[in-house]
Amino acid sequence: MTSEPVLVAYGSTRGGTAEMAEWIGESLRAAGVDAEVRNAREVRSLDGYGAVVLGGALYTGRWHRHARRFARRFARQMRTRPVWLFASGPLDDSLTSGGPEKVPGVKAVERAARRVNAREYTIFGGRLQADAHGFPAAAMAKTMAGDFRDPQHVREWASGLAAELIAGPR
Ligand SMILES: Cc1cc2nc3c(=O)[nH]c(=O)nc-3n(C[C@H](O)[C@H](O)[C@H](O)COP(=O)(O)O)c2cc1C
Repeated sequence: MTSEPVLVAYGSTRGGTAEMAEWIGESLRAAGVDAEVRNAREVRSLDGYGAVVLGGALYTGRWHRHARRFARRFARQMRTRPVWLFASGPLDDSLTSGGPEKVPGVKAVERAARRVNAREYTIFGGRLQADAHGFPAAAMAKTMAGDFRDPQHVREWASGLAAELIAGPR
């Protein structure tokens, strides 16, 4: 296993995805893997990181711009490290009843996964708070507010990554 920390980077507008990144960081550390959680916008280099988890919210069929930019900017370095991607989006239970294929924005995450040679990408439920500000979020919140994130599921996913890292190179 690499002794260098895992970077957990996120693109988040309203804090829901940022909190998921913290859950992932906690879960990795609980499994004995060093991890640092950072806003993707603030990362200047991947030097010193042994692996990367990159997450972003889905907005209007696109992956969060800070996650997209991160994947473009660091594509070359990401391809030489174990990388996992995640997105947070659906404001309903569609993911538990069906697969992620129909989630608006999943194609963008799939493209990024190919670009950076990610081991896996996954889509988690999202969160929209009832008091969300901004257009069109405030209007959407009138009918779609809710928290469809599942902390246990996210933590279990992260434990799986830790197990892969501890097992060593593929
Ligand atoms: C304006 C707007 C557009 C959205 N578009 C999508 C979308 O295309 N696909 C999706 O799955 N979720 C969509 N969502 C749900 C968000 O992805 C979800 O609220 C997410 O958890 C927000 O993350 P954040 O709190 O980190 O910004 C949208 C939400 C808003 C407010």
